[in-house]
Amino acid sequence: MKHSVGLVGWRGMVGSVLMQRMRDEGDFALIDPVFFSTSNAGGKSPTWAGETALQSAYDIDALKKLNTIVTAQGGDYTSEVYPKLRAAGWKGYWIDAASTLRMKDDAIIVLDPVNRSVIDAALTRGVKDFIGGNCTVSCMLMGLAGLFNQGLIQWMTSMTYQAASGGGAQHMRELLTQFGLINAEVHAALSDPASAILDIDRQVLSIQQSGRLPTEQFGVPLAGNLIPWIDKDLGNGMSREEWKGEAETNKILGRGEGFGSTAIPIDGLCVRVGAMRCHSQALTIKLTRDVPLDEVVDIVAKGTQWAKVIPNTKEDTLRELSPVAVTGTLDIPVGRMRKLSMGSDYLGAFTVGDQLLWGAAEPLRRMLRITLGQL
Ligand SMILES: NC(=O)C1=CN([C@@H]2O[C@H](COP(=O)(O)OP(=O)(O)OC[C@H]3O[C@@H](n4cnc5c(N)ncnc54)[C@H](OP(=O)(O)O)[C@@H]3O)[C@@H](O)[C@H]2O)C=CC1
Ligand SMILES: N[C@@H](CC(=O)OP(=O)(O)O)C(=O)O
Repeated sequence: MKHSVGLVGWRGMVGSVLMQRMRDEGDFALIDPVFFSTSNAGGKSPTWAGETALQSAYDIDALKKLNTIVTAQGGDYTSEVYPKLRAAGWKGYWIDAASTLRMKDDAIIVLDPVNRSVIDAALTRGVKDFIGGNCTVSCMLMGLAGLFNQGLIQWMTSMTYQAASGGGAQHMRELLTQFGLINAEVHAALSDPASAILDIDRQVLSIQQSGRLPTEQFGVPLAGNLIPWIDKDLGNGMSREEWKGEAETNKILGRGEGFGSTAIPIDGLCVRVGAMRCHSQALTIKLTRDVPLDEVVDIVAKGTQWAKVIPNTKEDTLRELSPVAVTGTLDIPVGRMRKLSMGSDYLGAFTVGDQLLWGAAEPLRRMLRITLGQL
């Protein structure tokens, strides 16, 4: 008999990418899907899913019947429903995109091309909660798995350039609206080749500072700007997004407190930029030993099937190492690799990843397959 799998959050941005990937990979042939909604119980699931009746995502009795629940509904939903379900004695697999349960002792952060052994050991122990990692962390690990696996990273800084999509669909809309309004403001002057660029620049700054751009999502204009703070203020100078870099990476790798090996220090600044859905990061890596660059490149290339080394030339970088080049693909390009002037055991690198694919949907899809014995 096929496993019954409850799908919650399937029409959201992450959920839609997840549904598309599951359809592309034929995952629906392996399961009996049940579609849930927080807002439209009794409505219809999408045409491609047979237009079955949507069940209430808050109906604990309905959820309890399932072998597995996959949710991309968000942290508030997880906080409300997960404790009630477990309290009601439900023993199924909970596979979740939200950060809520990530650091719980008996939850595993899933990124199977990197931590399959951690996942398998957890399944053997009877662990039932499998949570997708932070998008920046997952994309970075998919690119650098080779170096981590070979014990070559002593410490690392990650300076990020994170896309609007990380905040959600409304953030992407707001960014595009801001771009449009700015363009409209200077359209006439731009069309005139004789106009002075400093006048145009003044007009752009004027609308950016006018309060006329929508900023409900980001708080300030992101178009033509950047925001060097993502997620909550932890009160110690660090943002929560920055904290996740070290905490989640080490948990994914099964390192640090309670794992019998020391945590790798990872820190840096997380910055929101006006890209749409790919997160990029500039990395400074202190190697544990001086490995020749060609060996480093080889190790990175073999780290995961999706890591793609981009030769460190201007031409290759422009063509292949950008959000525009990577969006919609599962590739994780790693480029700009060179030894830094601080010493031959310091490596610089730059990586880009689609934060809705490896950053959100794909690890969940693959974890579902693992629970089905199909990966
Ligand atoms: N955005 C990201 O980059 C990442 C997000 N995540 C996690 O995934 C969660 C979901 O994020 P995301 O997909 O961006 O959230 P969305 O806001 O796109 O979707 C969440 C839910 O909102 C409801 N909804 C209300 N109006 C609409 C609409 N017009 N179109 C689609 N859905 C609508 C849907 O629930 P219903 O059908 O029940 O009404 C949907 O499942 C996040 O809270 C986070 O925990 C994780 C990693 C990255
Ligand atoms: N915080 C990420 C997106 C995200 O949802 O992260 P997390 O899954 O760790 O809450 C960003 O804004 O780019």
